[in-house]
Amino acid sequence: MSSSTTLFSNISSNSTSLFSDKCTLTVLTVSFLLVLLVMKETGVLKFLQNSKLSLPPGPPKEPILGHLRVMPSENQSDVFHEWAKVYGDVIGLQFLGRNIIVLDSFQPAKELLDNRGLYYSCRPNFVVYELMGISPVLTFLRYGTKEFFKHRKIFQSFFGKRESAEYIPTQAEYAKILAGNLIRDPQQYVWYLEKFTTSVIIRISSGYQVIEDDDMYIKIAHEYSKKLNDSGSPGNTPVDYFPWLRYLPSWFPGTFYAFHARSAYKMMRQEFDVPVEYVQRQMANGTAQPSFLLYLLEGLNRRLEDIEDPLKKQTLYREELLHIAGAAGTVYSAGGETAYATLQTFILSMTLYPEVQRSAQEEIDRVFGVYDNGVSRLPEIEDRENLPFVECVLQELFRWHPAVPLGVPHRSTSDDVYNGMSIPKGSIIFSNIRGMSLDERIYSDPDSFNPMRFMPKEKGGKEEPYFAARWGFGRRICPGRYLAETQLWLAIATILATLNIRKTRDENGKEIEPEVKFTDGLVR
Ligand code: HEM
Repeated sequence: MSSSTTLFSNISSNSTSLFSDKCTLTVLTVSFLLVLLVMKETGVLKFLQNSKLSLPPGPPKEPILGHLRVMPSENQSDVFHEWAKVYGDVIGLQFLGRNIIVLDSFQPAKELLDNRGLYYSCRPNFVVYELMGISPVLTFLRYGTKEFFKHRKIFQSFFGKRESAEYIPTQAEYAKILAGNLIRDPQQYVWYLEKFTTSVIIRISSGYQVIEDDDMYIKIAHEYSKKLNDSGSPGNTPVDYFPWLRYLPSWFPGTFYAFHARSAYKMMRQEFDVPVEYVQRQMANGTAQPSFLLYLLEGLNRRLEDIEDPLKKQTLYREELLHIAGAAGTVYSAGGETAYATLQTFILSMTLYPEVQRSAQEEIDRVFGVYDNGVSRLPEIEDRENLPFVECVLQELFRWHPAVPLGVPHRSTSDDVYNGMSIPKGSIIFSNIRGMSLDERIYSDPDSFNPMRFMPKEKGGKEEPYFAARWGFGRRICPGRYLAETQLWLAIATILATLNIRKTRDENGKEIEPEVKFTDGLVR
């Protein structure tokens, strides 16, 4: 009896202690999980995890100033690429209290900006551009705002793949005019390339037809891009970092770009407002041609018809007109400059690589016969797939010297960890598109212009992949890419079919070697 009692009491006391231990454990586990959950929700957990991790490696920095004094003031994309060879393809820089992450190869850029796009799609402050009157434009709008989604939707519904195909006849018409101008006056080729790209984009966006060489819209577009190129590294000037600098007098250090921006304001606004006024006049006369602006202004008129209150009507009109002007201005500034830069690169590549030009022309001649021999016609967009080498020339243009070498900077909106490296919330992310184009793990001899690299092996090529970074990344990928590709293809196919591009000669008939030099700025 006693032994059984003892046994029972032992069992009972064991089970009680076991039960209470289990209970304590459960309470502890639940509390721990709750604390973790609260820490996760409030971001404390990520902060603690990240604070143990270090930022991506980068060049040595100084106390307080960080990397300020080593930041390159020119050729940033090339300097970053050289650094990547030493520190790896994710580089961390710090200055003026900011973290800057440079992504120098495709894989991390795709992982962060595309796969984790929810947290990497914002933009830094572009205070200088705002002071210049460049607002509201999709390129610089913050991700997640009502305005962002509104502008992005407008672009996607007007410049999607199917919609862009509708502009092909206009692009083809202007490509022929371009070839004619180049044949007539080859010395002025830079001017005619600019005229071509501006004419196409202004026609699509406002229905306006550029005819004369001294056209007002071309002058506006030209001045606009000049002022933009002189306005410092995008989102990266002291005024962008410390917006209060804009209120200080111009002699105060760091205020230079605020002063520059204010003095450019009136001129810059013309790029946005003049085409809107033109289309409004045409609408009033009943002569407006189909265009991006007509589509937006008609949509606004329909919305206004439903509003009775004159004050509400007036407010909506003012607000929406600003957005319409901003969206149309984005089309000229984002679409004209980039295509113009790419075509200049095309001319340069053809002078430096005459054998590439010959191969492309032989392909065209094989398909169409020799132009001007009565047996030929000019290439049309339907011929694109029958001209694989011309296609490779276009794709190599996107890779060899990308028009937007550092992309448009993104900004992260959450603390993150990538490959054991901390990427703090608020980091400015540069996708070094130029650096990616030089990746020797993907492209053999990347400095040389070699369209054959993309051709199939059985045709003597290397089957290297097309340059995937050319349009940027994720939720900010270029919405004008379909429009741009057809325009550029038509221009280069028409030029190759009708002209021979070669180096100019000096008075002794000796070829002058062109200088390979690109401008700095958002677009080179
Ligand atoms: C050769 C021609 C072009 C090139 C190389 C190019 C390249 C790019 C690149 C690299 C970006 C940055 C994407 C990112 O942030 O990751 C971009 C953005 C953009 N592009 Fe293009 N682009 C071209 C033509 C065009 C055209 C024709 C249009 C307009 C019709 C256009 C409109 C835009 C806009 C609005 C953005 C900003 C998108 C956003 O922030 O959400 N682009 N482009």
